[in-house]
Amino acid sequence: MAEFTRLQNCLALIRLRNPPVNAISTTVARGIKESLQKAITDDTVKAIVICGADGIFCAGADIREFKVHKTFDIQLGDIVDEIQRNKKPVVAAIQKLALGGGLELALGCHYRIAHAEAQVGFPEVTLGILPGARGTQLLPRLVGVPAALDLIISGRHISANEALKLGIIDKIVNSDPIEESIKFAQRISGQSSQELQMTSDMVADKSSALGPPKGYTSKATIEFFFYLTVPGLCCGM
Ligand SMILES: CCCCCCCC/C=C\C/C=C/C(=O)SCCNC(=O)CCNC(=O)[C@H](O)C(C)(C)COP(=O)(O)OP(=O)(O)OC[C@H]1O[C@@H](n2cnc3c(N)ncnc32)[C@H](O)[C@@H]1OP(=O)(O)O
Repeated sequence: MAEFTRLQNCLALIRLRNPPVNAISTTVARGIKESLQKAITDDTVKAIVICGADGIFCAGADIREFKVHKTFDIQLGDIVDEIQRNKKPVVAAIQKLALGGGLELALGCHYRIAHAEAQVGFPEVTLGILPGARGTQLLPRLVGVPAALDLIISGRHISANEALKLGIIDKIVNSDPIEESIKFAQRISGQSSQELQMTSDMVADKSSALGPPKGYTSKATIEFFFYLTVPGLCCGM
């Protein structure tokens, strides 16, 4: 599930809860979507923080559900789009892990604050899939194409420090990233929504040279990844 809490000072907190690693199941995805709707439509909410329960952000899609369903009636990519379309700033508070769909959710947010011990990564390649919830668009827009390809193709987890250097996260803290994100969200929610909107529009314009922010990867990219990841296709076997 995802818990919605209305905090003091015009903030909303959305907390993913699905032990042991807060993986995104259909229930969690629905919970995030509903919580976002509440936060977006509540005029008294000025900024939103997304975090995970029990000291961990999110280890990606709930792989237990992959075994049960082939298709899903809710798409994480739509949730990421909703976060980006909305005019209120959204901060991801990353404890321990942000992997796969968890990292895509964080990349959809406007700011990412992580604990120094946290790790992030796209392990999809190890499952023979792609980061299909905007990760292939959002990551290169932040770190450039070569670094994004390296992370997506290798599937490796990187430290918060490396992620900060690359530009994936905005700030590292040694204290509780949820508390830090709340303080930060409080600070920026004091700015006028017009200023925030102008800033995010300018950033979107600047990075549009890397292609459209939304939508899926090109057919050529998908074929390239499958060539690398599907046994028997590589080396023409
Ligand atoms: C499928 C539902 C669809 C809903 C709607 C759409 C959402 C999906 C959106 C987009 C697609 C996204 C795709 C992805 O995210 S693919 C990536 C998925 N994630 C992973 O592959 C991570 C796999 N896990 C790991 O690498 C490691 O387990 C770890 C680094 C998270 C933790 O390692 P470690 O500390 O060594 O502990 P364990 O390996 O022993 O794991 C602990 C415990 O946690 C369970 N677990 C780990 N990952 C997941 C997971 N992704 N889903 C469910 N459960 C997970 C693991 O099984 C252990 O459980 P236990 O044996 O019961 O203790």
